[in-house]
Amino acid sequence: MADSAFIELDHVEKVFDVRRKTGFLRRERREVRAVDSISFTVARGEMVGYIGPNGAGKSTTIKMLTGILTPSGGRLRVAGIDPSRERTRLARRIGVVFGQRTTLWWDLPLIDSYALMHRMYRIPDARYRENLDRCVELLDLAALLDVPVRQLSLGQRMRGDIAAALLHDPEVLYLDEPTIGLDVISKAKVREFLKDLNTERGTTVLLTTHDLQDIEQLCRRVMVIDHGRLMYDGPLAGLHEVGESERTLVVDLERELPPIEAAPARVVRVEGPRQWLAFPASESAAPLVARIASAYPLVDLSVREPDIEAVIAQMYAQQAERVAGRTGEQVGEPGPAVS
Ligand SMILES: Nc1ncnc2c1ncn2[C@@H]1O[C@H](COP(=O)(O)OP(=O)(O)OP(=O)(O)O)[C@@H](O)[C@H]1O
Repeated sequence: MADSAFIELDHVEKVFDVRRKTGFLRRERREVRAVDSISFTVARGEMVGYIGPNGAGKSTTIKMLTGILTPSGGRLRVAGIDPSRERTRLARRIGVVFGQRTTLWWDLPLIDSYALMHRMYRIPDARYRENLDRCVELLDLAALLDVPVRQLSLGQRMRGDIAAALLHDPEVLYLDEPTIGLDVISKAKVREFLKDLNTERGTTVLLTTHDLQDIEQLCRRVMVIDHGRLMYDGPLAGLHEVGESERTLVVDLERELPPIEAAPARVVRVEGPRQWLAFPASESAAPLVARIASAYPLVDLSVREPDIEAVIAQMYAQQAERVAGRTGEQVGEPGPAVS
């Protein structure tokens, strides 16, 4: 297999059969299409964000990638391996961190959990020592090694979990909400560590998160999933275009003036001599700036990029509108950058 497709999904589906009690003896059977014909590839060494609202299908995808769940359809390969068929063989090559759950032994000191993993994964002694030392240093774990996991704070436990996922030198790391509930300092520490891991070791990382700062700071590429379908796959910057978001021009005038006229930009706020103008993010700011500069007495001017959170919220809203307005056609036509 070519390295360009270290992780490979080809029209992968996962349908759950859900039975619900609707009366004394009646049960209703319903299909939940958690992942709906998703295709993408991730190259070795890439760090990709996988985002979407609650129930979008992110965890289900990760569970299929680890072999915990078997796809209902399509083809899935990680490092050339079919995860659900060869889960144990794949386990030696992947690391998983589920932010909301721990893989550590609750009652044991952290170091004992690591010692157990050393044996479970049959990690060569020198390799284990080297990886442990590195994680202890970079994740600041030295003072925590003898503390039972149950006594660790969430941030400490998360750092402990990340170390546990890396002791066997995985080639790919799946992170499901790795910074959930962490304070600002712990988040920064975890992000810094992941960045180093990716650049120094070339570890492929697939990151699921609700914290868009994780994505902004770590991933150049992002995939957006909703209702089990891939809505966007491309650079983070490109999301602005798909989300049809707006940029803001903040104009400081020499004095208070009536609202600036510069279509397609429109004034959305005025405070004394300062005016805020919204314009489509897909338009170049230069001609607009030139027009305003030639017609108005300017002191200063700046362009504000749209907030990524607002862009994604808008994408979901558009998707919801499409779902509400659909007349039998497929839900959620993908955006222009979908592979
Ligand atoms: N074992 C299961 N049985 C039935 N339905 C399931 C099962 N696991 C997930 N689902 C459903 O599949 C859909 C996708 O769930 P999934 O957990 O993958 O979403 P998610 O994007 O990870 O959400 P969140 O951000 O809330 O963790 C949801 O509608 C969920 O209720």
